[in-house]
Formats: sequence, C-alpha cells, structure tokens
Amino acid sequence: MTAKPFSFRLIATDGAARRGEIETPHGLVRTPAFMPVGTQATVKAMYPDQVRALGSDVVLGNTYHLMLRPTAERVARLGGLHRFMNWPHTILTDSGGFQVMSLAQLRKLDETGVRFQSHIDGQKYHLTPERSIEIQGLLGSDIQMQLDECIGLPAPREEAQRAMELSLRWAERSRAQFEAMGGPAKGQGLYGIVQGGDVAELRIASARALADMPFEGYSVGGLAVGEPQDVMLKMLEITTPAMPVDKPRYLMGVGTPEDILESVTRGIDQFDCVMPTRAGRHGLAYTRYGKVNLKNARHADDPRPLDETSDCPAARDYSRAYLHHLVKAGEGLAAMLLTWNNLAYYQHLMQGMRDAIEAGTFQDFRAAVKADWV
Ligand SMILES: CNc1nc2c(CCc3ccc(C(F)(F)F)cc3)c3[nH]c(N)nc(=O)c3cc2[nH]1
Repeated sequence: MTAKPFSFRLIATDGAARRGEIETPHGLVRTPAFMPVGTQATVKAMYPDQVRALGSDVVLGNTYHLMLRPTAERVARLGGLHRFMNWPHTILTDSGGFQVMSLAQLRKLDETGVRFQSHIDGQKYHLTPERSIEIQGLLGSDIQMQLDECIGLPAPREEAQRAMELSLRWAERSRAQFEAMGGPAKGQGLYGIVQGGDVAELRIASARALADMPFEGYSVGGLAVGEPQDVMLKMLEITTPAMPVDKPRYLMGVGTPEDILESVTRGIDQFDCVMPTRAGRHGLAYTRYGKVNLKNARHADDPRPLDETSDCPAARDYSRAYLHHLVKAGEGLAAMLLTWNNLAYYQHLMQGMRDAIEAGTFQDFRAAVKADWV
C-alpha cells in the first residue's frame, strides 16, 4: 500500500517570511520549525514526551553516529528509529558527510564518497550517496538528506565550485537510490542541499540545478561554518529567491535566536542547532531578556526564576541561586532544567513567529523580541 505523499502547504507569507505545514508519514510539521538535535537517538537530558510537550514536531537523528553504533541494521531489526527512541512523530536525518568531515579520523573524500575510520573503534567505512540513503531508509527517516560535501569558509572559489559540483552529482545518485528504495511511495521526503560557499553565482547555479531535480524539499548547506553573520544572511538573500517557492527550505545548523529571526525574515522554514541543548549542559540559559550564564557568581543570591512569565516550570519554579548552585555542584539536574528551559524558549519563539506571520505582524514581532534582549 502506498502512504499519503509527502506534502508542503504554504499557509501565509509576510514579506519573505513564510508560514507553512509539512505532512510526513509521522504527522504534521508546523513551519517555521525548530528541530531539536537528537544525535545518538536522544535529545540529550530530555525525555521524548517533554520534547514533544514543548511543541517540537521533528527531532534530528544522525546517520554518522547511528551507522557506527548501534548500526542501522540493528535499529531496523528493532523496528526502526521511531520505535527505538519512542518518538512517534517526524524524524529528519542528516546524510552523515558533514559529521564524517568534522568527527571521523583519516577521512578521504573522492568521487565515490568518503572513506573514514570510526572515532569510536577505528573501524574502516566507505560512505557513498547510495549507502547514506540506504542507512536513512533502514532508520525509517521521514525527511532524508542527500550526501553532500560541506566546505569551511572562507574558501578559494575553485574549492567552493569543486565541492558544489560534486554535491550536485551526489544529489543525482542520492535521488536515484531514494527512488529505488521506494521512498516517495512511503511518503518520505529527500532534500537536495544547496552548496557554493560564499560565491553568489555558485549558490544560484546550485539552487537552480537542484530545483530541476524532483526533491521534496531543499536545504541550504555550507553555512554556519564559521562565517560572519552578515555573510550568512547575504548568502540567504541570494539563495532563497532561486529556490522553489512551493517546497520547504531547511537552513542546516542554524542557529542562535537572532540568526533564526533573521533567516525566517529571508525565507527559511526549518532550523536545527545544538545551541539550546549544548548551552543547557554548559550552564547557559536562553531567556526573553537574553542569555544568562549561571556559572557566574553574581547569581549566587538571586531568588528570582529565569522568567516568571514563562509557562515552563524550569523557567518559572527555580531560583537563579538554585540553578547556580546546581551548575557549580555539577549536578545532573542543572543540565536537565537548563536544557528544558532553553528548548522551551526556542519553541516559544518559533510559535510566536508562526502566529505573527499568519497575522501579518512579523516585523513588529521581530522588533519586539530584539528590543527585549538587553
Ligand atoms: C552547525 N553548522 C552547520 N551544521 C551543518 C550540517 C549538519 C546539520 C545537522 C544535522 C543533523 C544533526 C544530528 F546530529 F542531529 F543528527 C546535527 C547537525 C550540515 N549537514 C550537511 N549535510 N550539509 C551541510 O552543508 C551542513 C552544514 C552545516 N552547518
């Protein structure tokens, strides 16, 4: 039997900002969407029900980590990633190339794919476009990514062009494998990934070439790799107008609350970032007034919660003094409460943006949020 096809519905626009809805085999994704990172089949320091209760429609899984441990075949034998991590909603997976280049040892990239040794036990692997799609299919991922090559910035133009053109050839091979495995009939989506470094014409060429291929969505890759924010935003101003208007756009690895506000303004629909979860584990809290570093001794006697107006218990029911104590004592509850607070803040921000775009008041919302940041 064939499942309902993957679909994207544009509900409203306000300037270049878009309010939409993606339908996948595991439910609806309200956009603009923030997708918590769940690298090793868990959003660190959070229960799945809590992640859901904050308004998360998607979590991210990682081909690189899961192919090494516990392996895609084992996850498939155990019923797939949704069953394995008890997350019955949408899962998006990355193709693994980005993580190989940033985590693996002895990596060698060529036309066929990337060869590397596991950072866990040194075992050798060869990740090709076909194998990446096979792994994402075994995991049962609802939104899959092509295998691509993401280079750092700044980079020589020739390097950006070489990697962009390789990624286009890998886009074709990823698509062929996705269709051979019956992805479309399962209602799953495969995204092409726009590359091109910080070179405008390469970005446009990449976006146009991918638009000619039948992808269910498109990622903007190759950014949030150390470039200044103005370079990233400039690349969005150039790239999103060259991308299909009726398909979701996912800006990979972004970002801070400000990055997300500015990227929604420039036509992006989906975001992922380790910031809210990683910062939570390092004593950093995101609040409507800006960031609060609870390692700082100035909080030692502060009886106030992080945000008394929040409906998240982590933000409302614990004093900064207590959170400071937990952080200094290295207590596990510190990471749990601050991760909870941070994800609540991010998802509250996303809900505010979705409502504002529907109401046609997005620019006022953006100005009001930024005014609150001290
Ligand atoms: C942080 N900056 C950044 N992250 C980037 C990422 C990773 C996104 C990702 C996806 C899943 C996970 C998971 F751990 F939750 F699974 C973690 C991170 C990219 N990924 C690909 N394929 N191409 C890119 O060009 C690219 C550019 C990226 N800039």
